[in-house]
Amino acid sequence: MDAELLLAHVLGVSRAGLLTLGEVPDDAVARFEDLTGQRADRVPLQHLTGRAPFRHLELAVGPGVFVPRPETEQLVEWALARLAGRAEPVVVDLGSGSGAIALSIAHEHPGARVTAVERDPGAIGWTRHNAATRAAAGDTPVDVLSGDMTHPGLLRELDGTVDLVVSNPPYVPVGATVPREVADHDPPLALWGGPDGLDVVRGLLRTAARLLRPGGGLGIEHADQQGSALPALVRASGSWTDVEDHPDLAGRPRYTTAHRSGG
Ligand SMILES: C[S@@+](CC[C@H](N)C(=O)[O-])C[C@H]1O[C@@H](n2cnc3c(N)ncnc32)[C@H](O)[C@@H]1O
Repeated sequence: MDAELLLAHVLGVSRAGLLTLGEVPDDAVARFEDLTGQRADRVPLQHLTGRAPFRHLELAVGPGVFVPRPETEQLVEWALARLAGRAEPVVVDLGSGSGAIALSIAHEHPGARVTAVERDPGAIGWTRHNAATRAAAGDTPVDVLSGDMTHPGLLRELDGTVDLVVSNPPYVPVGATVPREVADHDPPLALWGGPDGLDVVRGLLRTAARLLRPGGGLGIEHADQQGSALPALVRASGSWTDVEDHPDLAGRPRYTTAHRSGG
């Protein structure tokens, strides 16, 4: 499949277009061989094509930014259901990377006032680039903010007013084994979350509790081994009701949701 997608990329056709392909020029063959060689050396497909599909969008990606994963599409589905019926909901995406979550929400819920927060200076250029591309295409513009999701001063002006906080934070426990595509090509700040993988999440929970209005929603992606630990952490932090965990399409525990108490 990856070889087919790389050939389609080289020739500028869709994958289905390969079925009716005529003769392939020599320079395209050489380019294709180069790309399949790199893919065999575990460079991610999306870095070779420069594009990552996510829900209805195609995002620019490359070295320095986390490649968005299909698992995260479910978290966005949940977020959009939460926003249904609200004309201009205030949404914050903590740890935006390519902007996959923030830009999908702006695309699929026009009028949403979305802020994308990213700390990594190497990644935020990609966030800004994709946000500019989507705004130029007519989506509701997303504010991109350089900041640390665990910092107590982040977005103070939104305290108690946010309808929804979503995040796919770094959650891999330090020392875990990950595929070479991930270890060598996803940025370290996107992956590692301390000894139990939940270090950044602890700070995220304090920030989300401060930003959300009473009754506001929280959705956090997690590793499949954290389906009990993350809900337990949310419950223990004391600011939340309706704490639930949800599976991804493969049936593995994938994200935790809750509502800010006090509503
Ligand atoms: C797993 S990636 C998710 C990216 C994107 N939201 C997605 O779902 O594809 C986590 C992102 O959070 C960013 N990040 C890590 N720690 C952060 C922090 N303390 N504050 C803000 N962003 C952070 C990383 O740089 C990375 O872009």
